[in-house]
Amino acid sequence: MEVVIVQDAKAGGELVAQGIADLLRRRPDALLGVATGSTPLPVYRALAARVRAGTADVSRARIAQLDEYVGLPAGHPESYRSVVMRTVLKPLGLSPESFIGPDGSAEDVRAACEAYETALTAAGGVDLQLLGIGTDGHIGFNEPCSSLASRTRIKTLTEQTRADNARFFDGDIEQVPQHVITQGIGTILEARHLVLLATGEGKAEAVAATAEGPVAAVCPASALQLHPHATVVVDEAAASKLKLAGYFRHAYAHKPAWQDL
Ligand SMILES: N[C@@H]1[C@@H](O)[C@H](O)[C@@H](COP(=O)(O)O)O[C@@H]1O
Repeated sequence: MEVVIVQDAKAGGELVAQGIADLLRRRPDALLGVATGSTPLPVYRALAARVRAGTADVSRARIAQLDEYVGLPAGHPESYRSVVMRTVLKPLGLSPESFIGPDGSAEDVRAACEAYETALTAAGGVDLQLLGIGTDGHIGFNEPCSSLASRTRIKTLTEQTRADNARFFDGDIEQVPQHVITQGIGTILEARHLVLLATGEGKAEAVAATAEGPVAAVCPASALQLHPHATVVVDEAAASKLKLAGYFRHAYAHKPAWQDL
């Protein structure tokens, strides 16, 4: 696992956007796995700025969603599908045809999960999966003690996650669905490159457990240690509990020029 410590959220957004732009130069129709939440927004902004400046070409990129609330009516502004349309596809000028995601409004949730696994495989698998992290160490919506081998399935949110996400629902936890569909940890680990972005002091403990703790289902993000190409990009605040911060800085400062993100 490579841990890159950047100054702030904006610098993290620039770094990851550049990594995506470089990937798209090598593979123009790459399947990009995107995450929701506030953390990845600087990435999408920085990538859109590159598109406007003509330094990134996303025209053939394809977008895959990570997770979704169950039971919100189709088109609900806080459904993750709507959020991805609003924050990723629209600013990048991509059409809905370039998008795949689980159907959180399906009557048969189990069938929707299976259909999404099939769609991911049919699309050739995710080339780069961008991840945020929950304060409890969750990735996607894989809450603590999710199986490290799990596939796309329904999960029940912890009260902590519902409280964290209430800000998107008028601050009202009751409006935050109890259930979600999420790519499983086993599904996520199949992406060719994982990039986890974490910013702010509130994530410092989860980041330390992810990078320096044992691989344990109680911290789902620690599963990244099992992946041959995982990059964790953290700002100074999120890095504040890393014991090996000095080594991570040293390694990044001496990173060979030929090595990509
Ligand atoms: N399912 C999403 C995660 O994919 C995201 O990483 C997390 C953190 O969100 P934020 O980046 O807003 O802290 O929120 C939600 O739970």
